[in-house]
Amino acid sequence: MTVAAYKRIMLKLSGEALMGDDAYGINDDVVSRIVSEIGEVIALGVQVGVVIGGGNIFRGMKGAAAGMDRATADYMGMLATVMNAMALADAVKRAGLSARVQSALRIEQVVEPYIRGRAIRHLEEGRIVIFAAGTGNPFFTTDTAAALRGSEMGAQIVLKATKVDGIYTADPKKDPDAKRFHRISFDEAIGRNLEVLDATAFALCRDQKLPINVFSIFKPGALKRVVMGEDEGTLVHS
Ligand SMILES: Nc1ncnc2c1ncn2[C@@H]1O[C@H](COP(=O)(O)OP(=O)(O)OP(=O)(O)O)[C@@H](O)[C@H]1O
Ligand SMILES: O=c1ccn([C@@H]2O[C@H](COP(=O)(O)O)[C@@H](O)[C@H]2O)c(=O)[nH]1
Repeated sequence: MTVAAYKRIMLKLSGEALMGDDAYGINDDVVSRIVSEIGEVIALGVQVGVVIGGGNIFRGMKGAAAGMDRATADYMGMLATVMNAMALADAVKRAGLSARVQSALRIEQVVEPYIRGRAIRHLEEGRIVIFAAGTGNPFFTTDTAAALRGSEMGAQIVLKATKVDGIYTADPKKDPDAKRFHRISFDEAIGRNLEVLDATAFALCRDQKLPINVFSIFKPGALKRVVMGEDEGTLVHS
């Protein structure tokens, strides 16, 4: 029997990656593929929480740079993540799996509010819990929401599925000579000011001794390999 390395994971999905090759929004093929990969780890008996980003629709920093009030722009960013969460939950249900969306902002006609005990119960029942609206607070990101919900849910690892295949010495999109780490400590990642995750998320995971694995959302099978404890992406450890 195949045994996963983790019983409960918190998966952070890049919002921007949901666009695929489109200029904006959510690409159905990309979402379906991600859902089928999540289905493979659910089939291993792994409990899966998901925090989804909003970069494919709106980012607060971008709104602020264009002159908007930063907090207002951040609330818009959080609402963008609710739309992504709903699209993902819909795709999960179409694939015959079970999902619940819980939002950190109250929007009860649309999705459940975030209630920790209820979220844990959903996970125990084998439902995928999709945590929407980030932390519910402006000036944060969905990376920090993944660290926070991962800690609250008692997840054994935070998995960041993103546009690059790991953590590099510098942003590989800007520096072709950047080298990928197989493993890196929290202290080194924070000390080097690596921008692949925000510093708040790194610090919270370090304090909670919650490891992080960063891997490519575009690489088929990568999620399962990480869940099986295989060498994939970059592991951030205490
Ligand atoms: N040292 C680094 N190693 C790897 N990636 C880096 C590094 N520094 C910056 N990056 C950039 O960080 C990006 C991932 O973080 P980003 O916040 O942009 O995306 P995300 O959190 O996956 O998506 P979203 O915010 O849309 O949910 C990568 O695409 C990469 O270009
Ligand atoms: O806790 C949070 C999480 C997110 N935001 C805002 O949402 C957007 C989209 O999230 P990404 O992590 O960038 O994908 C983000 O830019 C913030 O504006 C937030 O305010 N609080």
